[in-house]
Amino acid sequence: MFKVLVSDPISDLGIQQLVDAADVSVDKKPGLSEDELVAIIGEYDALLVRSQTRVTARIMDAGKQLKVVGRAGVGVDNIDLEAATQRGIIVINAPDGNTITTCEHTFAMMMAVARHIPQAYLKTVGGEWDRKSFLGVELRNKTLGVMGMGRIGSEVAKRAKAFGMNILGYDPFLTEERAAEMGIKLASVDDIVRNADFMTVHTPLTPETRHMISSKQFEVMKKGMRIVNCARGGIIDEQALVEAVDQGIVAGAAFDVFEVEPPAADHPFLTHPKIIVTPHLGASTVEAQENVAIDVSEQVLHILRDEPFINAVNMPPIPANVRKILQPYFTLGEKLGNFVSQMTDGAVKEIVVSYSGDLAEVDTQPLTRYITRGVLAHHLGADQVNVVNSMHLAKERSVNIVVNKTHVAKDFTNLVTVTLRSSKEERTVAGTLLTGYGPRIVQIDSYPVDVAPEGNLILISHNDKPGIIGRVGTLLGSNDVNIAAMQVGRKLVGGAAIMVLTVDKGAAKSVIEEVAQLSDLNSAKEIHLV
Ligand SMILES: NC(=O)C1=CN([C@@H]2O[C@H](COP(=O)(O)OP(=O)(O)OC[C@H]3O[C@@H](n4cnc5c(N)ncnc54)[C@H](O)[C@@H]3O)[C@@H](O)[C@H]2O)C=CC1
Ligand SMILES: O=C(O)C(=O)COP(=O)(O)O
Repeated sequence: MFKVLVSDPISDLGIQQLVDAADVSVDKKPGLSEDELVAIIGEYDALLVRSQTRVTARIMDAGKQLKVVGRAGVGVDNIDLEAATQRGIIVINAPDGNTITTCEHTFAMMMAVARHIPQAYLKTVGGEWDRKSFLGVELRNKTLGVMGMGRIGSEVAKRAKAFGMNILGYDPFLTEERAAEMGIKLASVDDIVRNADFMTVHTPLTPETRHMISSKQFEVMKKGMRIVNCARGGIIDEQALVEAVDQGIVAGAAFDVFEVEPPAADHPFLTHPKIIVTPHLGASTVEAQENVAIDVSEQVLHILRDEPFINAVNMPPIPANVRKILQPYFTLGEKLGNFVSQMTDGAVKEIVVSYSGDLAEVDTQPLTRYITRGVLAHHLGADQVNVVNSMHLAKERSVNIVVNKTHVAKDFTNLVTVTLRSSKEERTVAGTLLTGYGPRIVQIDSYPVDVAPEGNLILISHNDKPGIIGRVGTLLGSNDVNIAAMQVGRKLVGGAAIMVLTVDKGAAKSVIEEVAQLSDLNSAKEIHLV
C-alpha cells in the first residue's frame, strides 16, 4: 500500500483518484511545521504540496520512502530540487492546469490598478461617495510589456490584444517569427521599461530574474507606468518599487506575490495608497485547483506504480514526439543496462551506449538515463537509483557515459547496444523491440542470440563441444532447476560459444558454481531481471 501525504489545501475532487485507488492511502494534514513533517514523513511514499509547504533537504532526508513530491501548481521554488535530485526523489508539477486562471487574475489586477477598484471600494463601503479621486486610464491603445512569454505570459498577450493594447514581449525563447505570428513585438527588458504603459511579469524567480526590475530600470522607466506581478515575489525589487511610486515614476502597482509570504505586518505595500495586493490568489479558482490536483494525482499514481510519467521538474522534459519514439524502449534499455551490469566483473568505469536506426534521429538522453539506472541498480540497489538521479550518481562515481549514434541499423530497425567497461573486462549486450514479441536481447558480447529479457537467466560461456548442453541440463535438473528456454550462440563450429538458459526459479549459488566447474565450461553466471 502506497502512502500519500497531502500537506497543503488541495482540491478534494482533484485528488479523488488517489483516494479511490485500491493500492493508495491518503492522509490530509495541511499546515504542518518543518519539524512536524520531519517527524511523520518517514512512512510516506509521496508528498503533495502547493506553495505553502517548504520541502527542505531535512524533510527529504527523513522521507526514507519518499519517491515523489507532487506540486499541484507551477512554481517549485518551495522545493529543494537539488536535494531531491541527489536523493532520487522525483519532483513533478502541474504546469498547465492554472494557466488561464492566473492569466485572468493578471487582468483582474491590471484593470483594478487602472481603475483604482480596491481603493474606491474601501471608500464607498466606508460611507464616502467620492467620484473625483479615482480617475482611471483605459487599456485601449496602451503598450503592455510582458516579461516572460511562457504559458501565462502568452495567454496574457493574447487577451491584451482583445483590449486593443500593443504588446511588447520579452523572453529568451521568443523569436521574431513567433512574436510576429502572435501579433506582438519582440523587445528587450530595456525597450519595455522605456516604452510600456503597463508591465506584467510572468517568469519564474531565478538568480537571473531576481530584481530584474530594480532601481536601474526605474531610473529610465516611462513615467506613469502601471506594474503587475502575479508571478513571483522578488522579480520586481519591492523596496525600489515603493520608491519609484513615491517619486511618481510608477502610477500604480498590483501585486499578488511577495518576496516573503505572508508579508510582514509593516510591509510598505500593505498601506500604500497606490499599491494593491492579493494574497497569492493567482491560481485560486475552482477550475484551476481541480485541474492541477487531477494532473498531479495522475502522475503521482504513475510514479508510485513505476509507470511512465510526465512533468518531472528535476529531469529535462521530453517533447511528446520524442517520448512517442523512446517510451517503448525505456524498459528494454533498463534491462539491457541491468543485464550487462550483472554480466560484468570489476568496478564499472564506462558505459558506452550505441543507438542505431530511427533512435539515432532523436534526443536519446532520456533513454540513456534508463540504461544508466539499470547498470547502477545492480550495484547500488534498485530502490536507490531512478531516472532522476541515475546520471547524477554515475557522475558522482566517476562513471563515464559515452553515446554513439549510427543512422543505419544492420539487421534491425532499431538497435540499442550497451557496452560496460570495468576495471577487469569489457562486456556487451544489445537489444531491440521485435514486433509481436516485445523486447529481445539479440546480441551478447559478439554472439547473436534471441532472448526475452525477463526472469531468471543463466549465462554460460563454454567451448562448442558435443554433450555440453546435456551435461548442463542434467546437473541443473538434478538440482530441481527447470529450464524453460535455451539459446546457444557461437561464431565458429567448435569455437567459443555462449548459452543462455531461462530457468523457472533462481538456482542456488552453489549450483551455479558447480555448473561453472563442468568440463569445457569457462564461466556460469546467474542473471536476474525483474
Ligand atoms: N500567482 C500565482 O498564483 C501563480 C503564479 N505562477 C507563476 O507564474 C510564472 C509563470 O508561469 P508559467 O507561464 O506557467 O511558466 P512558463 O515556464 O510557461 O513561463 C515562464 C517563462 O519565463 C521565461 N523566462 C525565464 N527567464 C527569463 C528571463 N530572465 N527573462 C524573461 N523571460 C524569462 C521562460 O523562458 C518561460 O517562457 C511562474 O513563476 C509561476 O510560478 C503560476 C501560476 C499561479
Ligand atoms: O502554481 C503556482 O506557481 C502558484 O504560484 C500557485 O500557488 P498555490 O498553489 O496557489 O499556492
